Amino acid sequence: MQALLPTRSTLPLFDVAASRRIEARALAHSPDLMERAGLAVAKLALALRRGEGPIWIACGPGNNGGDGRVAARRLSEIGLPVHVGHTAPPQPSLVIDALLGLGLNRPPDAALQTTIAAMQTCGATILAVDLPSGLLADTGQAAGGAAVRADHTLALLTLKPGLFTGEGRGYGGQLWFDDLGITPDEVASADLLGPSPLPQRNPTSHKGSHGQVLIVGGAPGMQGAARLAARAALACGAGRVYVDLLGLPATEPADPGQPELMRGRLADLPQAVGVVGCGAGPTIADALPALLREAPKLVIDADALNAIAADDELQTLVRARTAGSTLLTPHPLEAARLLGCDTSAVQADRLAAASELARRLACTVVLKGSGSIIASPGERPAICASGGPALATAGSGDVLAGWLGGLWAQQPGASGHAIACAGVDAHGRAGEAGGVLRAGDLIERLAARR
Ligand SMILES: NC(=O)C1=CN([C@@H]2O[C@H](COP(=O)(O)OP(=O)(O)OC[C@H]3O[C@@H](n4cnc5c(N)ncnc54)[C@H](O)[C@@H]3O)[C@@H](O)[C@H]2O)[C@@H](O)CC1
Repeated sequence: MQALLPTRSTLPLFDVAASRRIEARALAHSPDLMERAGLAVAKLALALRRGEGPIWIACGPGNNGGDGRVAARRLSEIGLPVHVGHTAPPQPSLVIDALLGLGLNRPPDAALQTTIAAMQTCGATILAVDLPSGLLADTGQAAGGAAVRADHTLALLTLKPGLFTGEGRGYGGQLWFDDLGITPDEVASADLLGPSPLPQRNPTSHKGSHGQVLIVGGAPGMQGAARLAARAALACGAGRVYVDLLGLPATEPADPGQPELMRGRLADLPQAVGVVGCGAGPTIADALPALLREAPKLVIDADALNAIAADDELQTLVRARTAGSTLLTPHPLEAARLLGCDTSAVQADRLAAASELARRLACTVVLKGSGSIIASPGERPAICASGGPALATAGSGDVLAGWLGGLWAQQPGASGHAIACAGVDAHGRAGEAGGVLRAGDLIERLAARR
């Protein structure tokens, strides 16, 4: 058993169907899986229990409840007070939620919701077995809006995507994992991202060795967004960073507070990685056809995404680009506009939404939000487990776009998918802080890890 986050390497995630197949094959040669699962739960319960009161174990009708009953027996065997039932005992020292796991197939009914509410209000730490009851393992949504908000979740046998994206991080609490001694014999449904190595700098290199980035955006009144993206690309190590500030005379400095940045235009920088859309406003639609036809690599964000969503011809140009050369970074509302649906439909199944958008536009998609998804045609989707609420601040998306552009400039041979995985994870890890991070601080934290 191990605490899971932050991840030290990329880990495989298995959806319900794949987990079922792994479980069925494992049971053929290891019929004691439930014993192992219950023992793992009992061990973690021992470590988490606070006080002398009974450990309350709420068991459901299936094997998730079976795990709970094994844990109850194990804990009783060592003399601990245990209460198995759907109502709270006085002053429990821990709650074990073993109501529903992988087998959830409908929203919890009123009786179950009453038990969930009792768990939530009894004041003890909640340990969920495999999944918080009510949380859908594939999507990270609460079925019918009702699920246990656990303090800890011990995932068993496999890690499920729903623990890491959508609302999953909010329901799972601190995550633990026990593979029950089984090596999965299935292709993973998705990857949980681990850290990627940063581009190496050769001792004999010069600024020309580290590529060029061209930021296109920053309409009047919104230049800060383009400048944040530019500063992030510079901090990432791009050799030269240029800014095309829409509507600002070319004689004006790119960024008075960052003299390393230069003004530039697509026509003069045919090799630069384009980062397009940060604070761009609707006029970006005029610049997009040339950028989509000519820029060798593009990171497309914000207003550029909205322009593409509103224009079939721009969508055709996106699809016509070389495979692996285009990276879109929508938040859920932008993704919904591109897909022609509403935000709740995107959030209901983030993996599916990102994969569908990647398929439709033939490019890499970073669907931002808790548990960002990276999806590309022909690649296994990835979920970013790093990051947190400190990133929910103005400008953090501009910093991500710039950082991705900076990474790509230094690794021109990498696909959009590889750049997105590396950059999104680095951005998330740098954003793991208490309170709120200003976007400028986020750049400093990213640079410090460089
Ligand atoms: N089979 C085994 O040996 C193992 C089982 N494991 C455990 O088994 C779990 C999966 O077991 P199951 O497939 O039995 O599924 P669950 O125990 O999650 O639930 C299935 C049962 O709950 C009912 N149900 C579903 N949604 C409900 C709702 N909203 N309200 C009320 N009842 C509802 C179903 O009709 C079914 O009877 C995993 O999550 C894990 O905890 C793991 O420990 C691995 C080993």
